[in-house]
Amino acid sequence: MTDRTLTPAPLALDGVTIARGEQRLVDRLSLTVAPGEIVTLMGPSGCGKSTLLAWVCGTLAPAFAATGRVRLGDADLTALPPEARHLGILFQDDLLFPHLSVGGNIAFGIPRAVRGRAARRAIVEEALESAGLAGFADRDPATLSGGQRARVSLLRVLVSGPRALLLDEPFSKLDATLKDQFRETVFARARADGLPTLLVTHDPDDAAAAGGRVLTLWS
Ligand SMILES: Nc1ncnc2c1ncn2[C@@H]1O[C@H](COP(=O)(O)OP(=O)(O)OP(=O)(O)O)[C@@H](O)[C@H]1O
Repeated sequence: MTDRTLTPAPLALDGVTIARGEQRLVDRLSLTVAPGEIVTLMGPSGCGKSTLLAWVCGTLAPAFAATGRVRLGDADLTALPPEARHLGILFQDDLLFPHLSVGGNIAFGIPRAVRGRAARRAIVEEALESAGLAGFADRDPATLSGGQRARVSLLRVLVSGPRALLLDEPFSKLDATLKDQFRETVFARARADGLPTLLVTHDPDDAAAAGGRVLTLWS
């Protein structure tokens, strides 16, 4: 699913400052996340964690001003529109489209360059199989459990061929068992595919499971 012809590359933030008026939410942050590394971002509510991820994605709200650069390997993403950055993003809510089938939701993530119904269908089937959801393509997402919905949202991201993952509390609404399973699934994919990953969370268990560096932002 992730394009294995591309060499995994580090995600580098370089001298990032994000301000809203006089208030600096992020002040000259530099950080390099290696391929397959999961760096956890923590800090009190409102300190700017989601805002930092939005800046990395290229979706920072106009209320903010930002300086600094973001790079993936040799590629400077800073001036690119969000869709040209090839970043995979998961949020607290799974955000599945209710009017599309499970397969339709996953196919939505497949790049337009992949042509033909059969080719797109094969990618969807392979993705579903890899996540223990074989045979789910024609299901209505409303009929899925929370854990199944979470996996479908992950698959939609993975079929897009992301070069890095940005995770904004994607585990926080799942109950304990599902949370452990889904977290392991996401982390295993990040490591196996060599995706540099930034995880925003309030849960120290997430940070422990990520097992890497923890960066704390203060308000
Ligand atoms: N679109 C926006 N326009 C103006 N201000 C915003 C916008 N989005 C967020 N903010 C403000 O920016 C600050 C940082 O918000 P952000 O959501 O990044 O915090 P956070 O650390 O992710 O918080 P939480 O842990 O509660 O999700 C907050 O004061 C918030 O109210």
